[in-house]
Amino acid sequence: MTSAELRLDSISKSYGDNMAVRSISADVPAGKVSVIVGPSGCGKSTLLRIISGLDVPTDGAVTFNGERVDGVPDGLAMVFQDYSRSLFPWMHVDKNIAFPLKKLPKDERVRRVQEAIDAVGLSGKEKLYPWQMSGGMQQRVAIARALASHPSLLLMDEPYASVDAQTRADLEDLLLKIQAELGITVLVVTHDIDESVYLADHIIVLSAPPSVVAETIDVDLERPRDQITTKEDPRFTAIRAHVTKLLRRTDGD
Ligand SMILES: Nc1ncnc2c1ncn2[C@@H]1O[C@H](COP(=O)(O)OP(=O)(O)OP(=O)(O)O)[C@@H](O)[C@H]1O
Repeated sequence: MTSAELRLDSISKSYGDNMAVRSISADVPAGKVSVIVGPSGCGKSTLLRIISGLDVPTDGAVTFNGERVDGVPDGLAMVFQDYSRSLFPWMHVDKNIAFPLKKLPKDERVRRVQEAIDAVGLSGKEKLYPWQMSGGMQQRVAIARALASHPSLLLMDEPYASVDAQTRADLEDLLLKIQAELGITVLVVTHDIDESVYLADHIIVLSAPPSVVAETIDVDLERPRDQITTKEDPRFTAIRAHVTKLLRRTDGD
């Protein structure tokens, strides 16, 4: 898998009189984990829809590997918060993962499905239905499906908001492990400040709407990260406090 660079250039988006985001410029560097964090309603999902070519900006442009995005670009995969709506309940795990790969020859399809299942730690679960699995396992299936398409950019919209705290920590570590192994570019949207600092190489903090980039923060914590030692690191707590203050300020508190 290759990685891709993404660039947002002065993106604005209005819905009628409601300006959701205003002149957002940001770089999402290749082979890194970038995280967008911001208060509720600040336009995080709107931005992801624009990046993925599912919506168009009112102003500005998105470029993906130097090419302007004007439809769903090749090489992009997306994982949503609500795994129960993104998986097909009547298909086994392996069929769910294979679904977007229909155009590939069967051998290649089987190989990619197995590789993705192994990457997310679901070997042996191929013939389960999603509804026979826990929420965390279902989200692993959704991640495997995204990986099986060999994306150069993985977009994740609040991917762990629907699972319990321990599963969330496990899935955060799974994402970091996969990203380190494959070197893909990852862009995660979250409203969870701890998660943003833990995952990110850099954080794009958005303000309240009409949202602008309040600050971009480089996170220079070593990898591999660890749920205990990384979160005890004074640099982690300092960045977390800084992001918290920025979000309070942008909330008007
Ligand atoms: N399709 C749409 N039509 C009209 N307004 C919309 C549409 N999508 C989003 N909006 C508006 O744009 C603003 C940003 O919404 P968006 O869902 O992108 O924010 P968000 O940061 O992802 O929110 P949350 O964290 O609560 O999920 C909100 O005011 C929302 O009402």
